[in-house]
Amino acid sequence: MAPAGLLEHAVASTGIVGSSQMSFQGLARLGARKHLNLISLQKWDQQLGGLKISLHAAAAATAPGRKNLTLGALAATAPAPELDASTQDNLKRAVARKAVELVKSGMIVGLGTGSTASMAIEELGKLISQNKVKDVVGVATSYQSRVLARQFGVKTVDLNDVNHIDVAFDGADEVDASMNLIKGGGAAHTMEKVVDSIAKQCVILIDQTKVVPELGLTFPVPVEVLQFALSPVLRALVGLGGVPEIRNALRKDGPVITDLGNMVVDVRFPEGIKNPAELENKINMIPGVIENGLFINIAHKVLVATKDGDETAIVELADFVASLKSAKEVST
Ligand SMILES: O=C[C@H](O)[C@H](O)[C@H](O)COP(=O)(O)O
Repeated sequence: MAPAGLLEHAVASTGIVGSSQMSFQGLARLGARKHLNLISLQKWDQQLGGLKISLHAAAAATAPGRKNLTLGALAATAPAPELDASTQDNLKRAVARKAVELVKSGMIVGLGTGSTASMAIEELGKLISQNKVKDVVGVATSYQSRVLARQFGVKTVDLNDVNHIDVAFDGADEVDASMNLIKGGGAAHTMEKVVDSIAKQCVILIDQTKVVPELGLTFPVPVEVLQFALSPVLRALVGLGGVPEIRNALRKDGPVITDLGNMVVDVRFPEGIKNPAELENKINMIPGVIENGLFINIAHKVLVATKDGDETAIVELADFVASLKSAKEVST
């Protein structure tokens, strides 16, 4: 990645601010140290053929990060759910432990991906090792969940070897009051969507920070894209009002390549997503898109781990939303 000073110099010297359109490279320069985080910019710009993205979109892409916006959005209905990392981990553990109580002997279990789903896999492994449930098999949604399943003693089978899934446990990045989700923070949303959507019961496990009044105000929609089709897909996503960013790896130079061998584009919708079902379909209609992270009408149950003072509780989403509304009414 170019050193910070060089990037700042590049932005200043291009005089790009004030023009109504800029190249993808210009956009990347502007946002590189903030949220766009595009590495190997010159390489991408060559490959993408100077994709044009509006300055409005660039400004939106550099909007404040998840935490502030989430808190800001939730403030309309509820007190701010500030949680430190260890509290959040405790909540994830608590909801994972509660969720696996739904597993009965003989069940086929969908194993989601991410930090919360990982805890559910571990808790399921404990139930199996304690003989509390027998003949349970898992269907993994990623390398991560398959490896964890092996580590914690949960036997896995291939999705094509089973004709149903009894219950799937998965995390989410954002959840609205109608149980619509944004997933894919770990780039596993394609396999997750297949598994979650066929589960007789898809149970989403979250802590209270994931509940939002409207999807997309803070978290981008992850889109898995065929490498071959990257440039036209990016243009089409801009056409849908999105601000796309190719996801880069953290401890590898270059882009994230999914378990299925594709790239991931995170698409911000700075005004939020008013009609998630329509957007999910529109994105998936773009040739070259494999799948996107909007999960609409897939979750059957959302369990929310909450913290109030020293009290931890696991509640269903509807009850959590109702408690937010009544807290708001009391405070006004
Ligand atoms: O691709 C990853 C998944 O969709 C995750 O389930 C999602 O990002 C939530 O992850 P976490 O439980 O780590 O917040």
